[in-house]
Amino acid sequence: MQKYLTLADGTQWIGTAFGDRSMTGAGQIVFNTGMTGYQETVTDPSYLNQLIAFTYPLIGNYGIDPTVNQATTLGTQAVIVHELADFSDHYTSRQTFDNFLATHHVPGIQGIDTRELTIHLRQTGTQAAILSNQPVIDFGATLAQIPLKQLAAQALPTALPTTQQPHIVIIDFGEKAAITQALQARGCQVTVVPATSRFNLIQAYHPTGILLSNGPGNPNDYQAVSPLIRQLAATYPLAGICLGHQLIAQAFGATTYQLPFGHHGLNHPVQLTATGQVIMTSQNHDFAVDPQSIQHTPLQITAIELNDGSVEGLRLPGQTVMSVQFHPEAHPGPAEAGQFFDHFIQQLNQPEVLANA
Ligand SMILES: NC(=O)CC[C@H](N)C(=O)O
Repeated sequence: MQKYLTLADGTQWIGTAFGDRSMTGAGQIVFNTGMTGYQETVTDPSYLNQLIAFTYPLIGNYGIDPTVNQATTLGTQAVIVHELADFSDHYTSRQTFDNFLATHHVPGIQGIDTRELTIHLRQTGTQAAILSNQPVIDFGATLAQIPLKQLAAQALPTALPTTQQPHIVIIDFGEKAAITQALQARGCQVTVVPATSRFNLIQAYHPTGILLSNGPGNPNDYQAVSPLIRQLAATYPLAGICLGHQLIAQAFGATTYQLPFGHHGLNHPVQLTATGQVIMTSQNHDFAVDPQSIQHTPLQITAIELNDGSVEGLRLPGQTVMSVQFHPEAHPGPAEAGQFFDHFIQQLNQPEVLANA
């Protein structure tokens, strides 16, 4: 069955359907350069309403391991690959990628030169796209007909912490499971609360620290949460990852902008300004904090992306407020940026470090 990928600029690619063959998808098209990790990528809630094109030419070859999903529902609109592996082979695999996408009602297209598509997106910039079963005649009208997805609503947790471990409350804007797991692996108890939670509710969980999660969309759409973030920062050690980082920046007066094309990959070099150390990071974002705007805030830059010089980390001197644009939880990608969690947890336990920060 043929499938049609049409971009807002009128270019069209034709390929073969996989995943949910009858479904259509529409939204912003992004390219992901990861050579592995397709399962973590398509289950990452930050890809809500985006079409993901993988530049790595063979996708699906090690199947689906149910333990590595980053969320239980898939927000991605469509998956675009060059070649879908005909069979998958790995001892942890329980399902093919094709079948997994069909189960979650996500359409796919294969047989696309995704490297040519990526060069095109790099030259023309980020834009909307449609994956359809028929050629698109009227782009705007077809786009309007394809429904947007929503993240599954999170139930409020009822249990309170029962141990002496540090207790981190994660404010959930579309959290990846790997963030909870990274904190638990470092001896923390974790409670995840919806992003709509009020300060009093968060306080009732007696947090040792707060983490603002990753999440989809434009950070400007979340400005209503800025007062809560300032209140949290004044009361608790506060960390932010990706969208959480952008929201901390906004809460303290900085602004964000849309990148010409996003950072979606596993080998983005980032330099930490304090030590000069360069780490390889997993990234998934289309927006970034404007460095000029930071000059007029109390924030300091702690990390820089070495490919394009964009801001990758912030801190608030004198307080434990720290954030990163990249993904220290990895999944997918290299784990060396996990030192961000170590640093945050260390600061929870050493308030005297704070006084000198
Ligand atoms: N992974 C994320 O949290 C992404 C943040 C934001 N949606 C962006 O695209 O920049």
